[in-house]
Amino acid sequence: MHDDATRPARRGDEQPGRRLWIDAAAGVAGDMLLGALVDAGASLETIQAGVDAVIPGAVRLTQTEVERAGMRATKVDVTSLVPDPPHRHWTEIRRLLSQARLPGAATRRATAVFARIAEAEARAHGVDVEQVHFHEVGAWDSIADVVGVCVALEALGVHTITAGPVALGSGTVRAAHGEMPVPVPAVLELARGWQVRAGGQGELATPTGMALVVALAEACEPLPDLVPAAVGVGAGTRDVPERPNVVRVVVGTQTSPTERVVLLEANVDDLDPRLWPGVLAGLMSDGALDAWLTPIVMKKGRPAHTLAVLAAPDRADHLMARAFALVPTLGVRRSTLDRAALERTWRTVEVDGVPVRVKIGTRAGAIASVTPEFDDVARAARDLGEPERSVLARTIASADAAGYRVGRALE
Ligand SMILES: O=C([S-])c1cc(C(=O)S)c[n+]([C@@H]2O[C@H](COP(=O)(O)O)[C@@H](O)[C@H]2O)c1
Ligand code: NI
Repeated sequence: MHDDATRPARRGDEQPGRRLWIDAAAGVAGDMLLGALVDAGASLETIQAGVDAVIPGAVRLTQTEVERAGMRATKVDVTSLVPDPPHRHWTEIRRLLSQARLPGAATRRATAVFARIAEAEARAHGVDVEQVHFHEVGAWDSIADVVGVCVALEALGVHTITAGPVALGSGTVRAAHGEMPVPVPAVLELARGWQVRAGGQGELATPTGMALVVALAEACEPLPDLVPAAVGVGAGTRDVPERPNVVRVVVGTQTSPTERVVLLEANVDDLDPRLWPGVLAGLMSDGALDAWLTPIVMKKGRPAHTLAVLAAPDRADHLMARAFALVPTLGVRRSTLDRAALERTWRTVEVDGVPVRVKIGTRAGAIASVTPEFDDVARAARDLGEPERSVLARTIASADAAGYRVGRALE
């Protein structure tokens, strides 16, 4: 059960940093995203130092300004300085990353990207993930792209990442595996659960580019509300006249400190009503941030309920599966929302010597709400032999006397 009193700090509880939104509507590759982040202001020198920490002396990064279908963009090129083996094991890349000292979240993020590629490769080729070896995806330039992007995110102070739908392309491509259909198998595996755009000429999304998007971005969404601070345009290798072959990024600050949450909803008219309390309790114990019912009237005048479940993005898939298991529904709607949440802390006050916890919500250090924990109030009422109503009022008075009052600073 998720107990707010003991809940660990989540990402949304921290001070908001800068947000990054990735526009991959024309496709995405590792070097394109790296170019876009350099164009947005990340220093190539800092990125080179990060890459050197993982693969010392293996590559040199250079940046040039280019045009793609009339649009200015930054192209980052990775030149290998030493020979590359024909393939490299995922376990070796994991070791290289774990031994390097990269800033902030860069090691965690880069490892997550390669872990996603490894899972996709394992599924595409039907091998165990620990046995996966990469061909082009494990080459120096892909390692440089992934590490470079993750170091650039640190340099830009990026905290939260989201991205739009990804264009995949069509046709065929020749790689170490031979001639493959586009989207290539690894890209399609990586694209599971992400919104994609079919069509377009050639290979518009590569495995490295797709993995960077799905592993680093919390959600697929249109450009979110933010105050843009920097915009970056990163060029792909080809220049085709009808479509700028670029990835764009927008770096900005959020207008209010919010966290990303997923809302799952289903209309249900045929569940035995005695089962609903168990359904809500089951979803909460499986990690829902909240779960509730709204009475509705459905088609044909049928009384029914909308089941709503609020979930952290990384729990949403699991909770959707639980919702399908717990209620007889043919579909669950899913949407992504921004939630502004007060910072929460707990204090204990006493009512006639009986402890009662009080949940205190603060905004910018000032108390914005003071709420007695009702389970504690009910227990204290039983212990004291008093009505809950009076214990509730006395708890609020005790909290007030202790200085827990709306508008005051929390000490
Ligand atoms: O390197 C590997 S294992 C690899 C797997 C696949 C599959 O879809 S399976 C595809 N490719 C092709 O290699 C090039 C380079 O990809 P980057 O992500 O490194 O830019 C690209 O054409 C892929 O389709 C490689
Ligand atoms: Ni492959």
